[in-house]
Amino acid sequence: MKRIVIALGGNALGNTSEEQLERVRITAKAVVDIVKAGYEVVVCHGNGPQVGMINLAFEKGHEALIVPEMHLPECTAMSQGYIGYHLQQAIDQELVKKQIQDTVVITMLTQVIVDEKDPAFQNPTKPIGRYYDEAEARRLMEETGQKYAEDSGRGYRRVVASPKPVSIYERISLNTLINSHHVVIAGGGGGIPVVKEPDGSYHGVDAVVDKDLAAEKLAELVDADAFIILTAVDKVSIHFGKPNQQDLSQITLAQAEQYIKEGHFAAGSMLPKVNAAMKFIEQKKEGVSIICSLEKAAVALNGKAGTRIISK
Ligand SMILES: Nc1ncnc2c1ncn2[C@@H]1O[C@H](COP(=O)(O)OP(=O)(O)O)[C@@H](O)[C@H]1O
Ligand SMILES: NC(=O)OP(=O)(O)O
Repeated sequence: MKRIVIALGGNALGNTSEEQLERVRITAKAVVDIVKAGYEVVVCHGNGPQVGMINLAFEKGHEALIVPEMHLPECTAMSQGYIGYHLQQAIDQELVKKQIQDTVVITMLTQVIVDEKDPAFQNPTKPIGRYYDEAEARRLMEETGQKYAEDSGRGYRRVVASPKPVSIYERISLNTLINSHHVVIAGGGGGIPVVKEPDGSYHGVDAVVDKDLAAEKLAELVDADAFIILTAVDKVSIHFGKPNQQDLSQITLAQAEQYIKEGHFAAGSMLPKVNAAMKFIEQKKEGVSIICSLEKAAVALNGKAGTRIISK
């Protein structure tokens, strides 16, 4: 059986609990279509809006002296439960509807191991939470000492440290579950970032890991045959959003490097996806690495949609 890791972008989840319940039904269809196509599936979802929302809710509650402070690793852990619960139910319902038996969906609380010396800790770049206008962002920066930055032309968001994933603590358990044909939701929100102590134990650190990079790390660790990043656009483009936009069906690693140098992929949005898709192919040359829209996932696996990243 072939094995795939699916990275789910923000449009797979929506922003509120109600929106999320609505969106995960559509997401579940895409996931189960891939199960039906004969793949063992690992799903890795984002949490940018959700982890920011949870963190902000606790911050406001703490200011009002009604709840304790809640740090980012705990907020990511909560987001894994909140999103995993909705996704797990929706995928299960879709499996029942499509009469796929003996497949259990499970959400695995996942810790991603990062390097405490990662320079990303000194340079916050990961956007989380809601969008603000520039004036609001400036006021919040002064009032809270938090960092805010423009996010790919969509407004200002809080930015936090985003170290690179080095490994996944639960990698062996994860493989056991996939081997027994579970659909596993893992690495949610990029995983809960942890660092190793000298005594061999782990503790959480204040950061949010990029889910596309964490999903790629998962794909390596479960020896996936395919890695697919589902987002809001059908294909990766050059000259994105300009009159001469050109959608790409296939790019080699060398072409991707060149397009990155030419600045075609926005730093907070498409660039980490292209980097993750490239990294997968660099370590598994005969693997399949695709970026496409949620709706076209199954078709893209048949080579009829999306952008495929190939070694050469
Ligand atoms: N070169 C590009 N080609 C296609 N989309 C791009 C490009 N540069 C930026 N984008 C934008 O990046 C978005 C995907 O990033 P983002 O919304 O952050 O991802 P996610 O789906 O993980 O939330 C696309 O929907 C598109 O608006
Ligand atoms: N953790 C993470 O990368 O989330 P988003 O994809 O929602 O930004």
